[in-house]
Amino acid sequence: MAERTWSFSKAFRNIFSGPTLITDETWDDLETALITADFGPDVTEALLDSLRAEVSRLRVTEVSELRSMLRDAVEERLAAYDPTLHLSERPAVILVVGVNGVGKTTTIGKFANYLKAFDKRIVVGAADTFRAAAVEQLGTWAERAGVDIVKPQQQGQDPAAVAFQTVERAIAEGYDIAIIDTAGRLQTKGGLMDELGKVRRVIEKQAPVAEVLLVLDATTGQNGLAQAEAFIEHAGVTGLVLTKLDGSAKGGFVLAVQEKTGLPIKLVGQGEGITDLTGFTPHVFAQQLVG
Ligand SMILES: Nc1nc2c(ncn2[C@@H]2O[C@H](COP(=O)(O)OP(=O)(O)OP(=O)(O)O)[C@@H](O)[C@H]2O)c(=O)[nH]1
Repeated sequence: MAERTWSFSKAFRNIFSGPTLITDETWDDLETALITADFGPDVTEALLDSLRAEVSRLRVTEVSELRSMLRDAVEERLAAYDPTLHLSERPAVILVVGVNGVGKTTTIGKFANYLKAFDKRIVVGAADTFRAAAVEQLGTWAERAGVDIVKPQQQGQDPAAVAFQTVERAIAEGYDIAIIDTAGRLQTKGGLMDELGKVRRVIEKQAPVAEVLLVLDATTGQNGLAQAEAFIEHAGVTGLVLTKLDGSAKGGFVLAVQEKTGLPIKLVGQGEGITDLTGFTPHVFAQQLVG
């Protein structure tokens, strides 16, 4: 994968390419950069407090040293959550949930393609029957990724029935992984959560749910997180997927989101192409964020 740097790291580049000695201004600029990058007030304060303490304890004077201390601190905090995907069951059933437009369908296409590289046989289920276009879009992605798909038999079919049929087929035909797309929007939040609950219950009649991945659009940062609150409370989420990190000025959200939700980031999307999805590696991310 080509190396990517988020526009946010420019804020840091300015600080780190300025004067070489740490001054009051360095700390002010660092605070502004962290807030601008959407680390959020709590993480920003915690990072600044620990860096100040360490700088004074170790009598650090150079900005370049502060930079590597920041990189290490970010990496350490990112690494506090386990990004491992648990896909050892056969079939491993993955539910993909999230507000509409965040990139669920695109993520499923990329994820199916990514898993195929590990010689997995994959079937996807179009349980977002609320929008006809969503089924078609998933069909296009399944074709691109070269995986099979279970579609509703008619428009508006019960999403739980599609989920059931997907898992039934996965078991009958010996697939390794079933990935199920779900709706992002219903008239009411309660209705959506009831629907997801039902999808889950019918799946569990046949196989356990291995992962419930909540997709979040990184460009919406903390706002997007507020919109996804109901999923976190009611959908039994096991991991996060952050999409649209390419060109996002909100790279700090990567850290804030884990600490706010207590959930690990398991995948990140960095573009609209089929190969633009990767696992989450704290070391690489800290490097990309801080530079
Ligand atoms: N730049 C960029 N765009 C992305 C990424 N992931 C998804 N998108 C784009 O985001 C838009 C929405 O993606 P979808 O996959 O349709 O989102 P969804 O959550 O399935 O939406 P609904 O089906 O309406 O619920 C599309 O235009 C995608 O190309 C990403 O990582 N980077």
